[in-house]
Amino acid sequence: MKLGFIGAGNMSGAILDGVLKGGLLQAEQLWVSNRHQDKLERFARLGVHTTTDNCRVAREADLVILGIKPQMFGEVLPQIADEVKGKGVLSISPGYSLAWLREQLPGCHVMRAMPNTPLLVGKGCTALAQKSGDVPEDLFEEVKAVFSSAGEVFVVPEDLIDAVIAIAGSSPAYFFRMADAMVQAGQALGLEPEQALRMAALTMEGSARMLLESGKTAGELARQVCSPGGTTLAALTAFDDHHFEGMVNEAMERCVRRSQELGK
Ligand SMILES: NC(=O)C1=CN([C@@H]2O[C@H](COP(=O)(O)OP(=O)(O)OC[C@H]3O[C@@H](n4cnc5c(N)ncnc54)[C@H](OP(=O)(O)O)[C@@H]3O)[C@@H](O)[C@H]2O)C=CC1
Ligand SMILES: O=C(O)[C@@H]1CCC=N1
Repeated sequence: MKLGFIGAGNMSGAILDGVLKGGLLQAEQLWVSNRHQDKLERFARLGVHTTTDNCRVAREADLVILGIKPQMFGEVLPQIADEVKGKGVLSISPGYSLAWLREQLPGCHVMRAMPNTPLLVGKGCTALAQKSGDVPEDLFEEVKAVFSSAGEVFVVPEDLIDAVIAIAGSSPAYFFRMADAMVQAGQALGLEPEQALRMAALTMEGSARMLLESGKTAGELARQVCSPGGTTLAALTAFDDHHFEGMVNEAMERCVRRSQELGK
């Protein structure tokens, strides 16, 4: 298989690194285009084919991943529409539906996925919208393999992709904000910033492992940390006073709304 990326940004880089590190494809099977040359340099150093011509990628690749922002779809899809006929095209963008993408790219096999940046460290979480009629099974399996090379893949009905963005696509930013706030507070309490960052990150990693491996719910695990009259309960009173669950719920609702707006 030859895999192409249009747009040499964060997500293309994360997916491509995963595919290379996971040994799924070799550099000579990969093509990347970007409108500005400078972004291509890091890819060229890996031995990947690079070009500023999106049509070249569309012509060379069997499967093309659209690694551009949703605002660029209107410009890029008409450019590549003829070249991708009969091939696979994967959108990783919020908003645009499979039905809309099929209208823009007639005769090609359109798919949708929602990955996240932890792909960069082989710990990605990617949702792939269920295969729709005209997509060959082997092509769909190839897309699954691309994302499985750097994490876990969930196949979901397309109408759940917005929910996935709220819980996995965008959520690395929620955790990074939480870590940043903890590091700042840790510093104010006298810890060295590097030490505070490492402590917060290790605790996040360990807590995530417990959630995945203990068989216990998040609520149960939180209760295990709380001693009666102790420090954790004192800390969590601030979560309650500031409506923590309400804030998270509202953040996820806003995320879904924005995805819906981007598709209009
Ligand atoms: N970042 C994330 O965590 C996630 C992002 N996504 C989705 O992935 C997609 C890419 O996002 P992300 O990687 O973050 O974005 P980036 O801004 O990092 O990358 C987009 C790239 O597209 C290039 N580009 C813009 N216009 C063109 C064009 N006309 N032709 C060729 N290249 C072009 C830009 O080049 P230049 O800078 O030179 O203009 C840039 O390198 C988006 O649809 C986003 O919604 C999905 C899940 C998670
Ligand atoms: O913020 C965004 O729109 C993209 C989609 C999911 C993560 N980043």
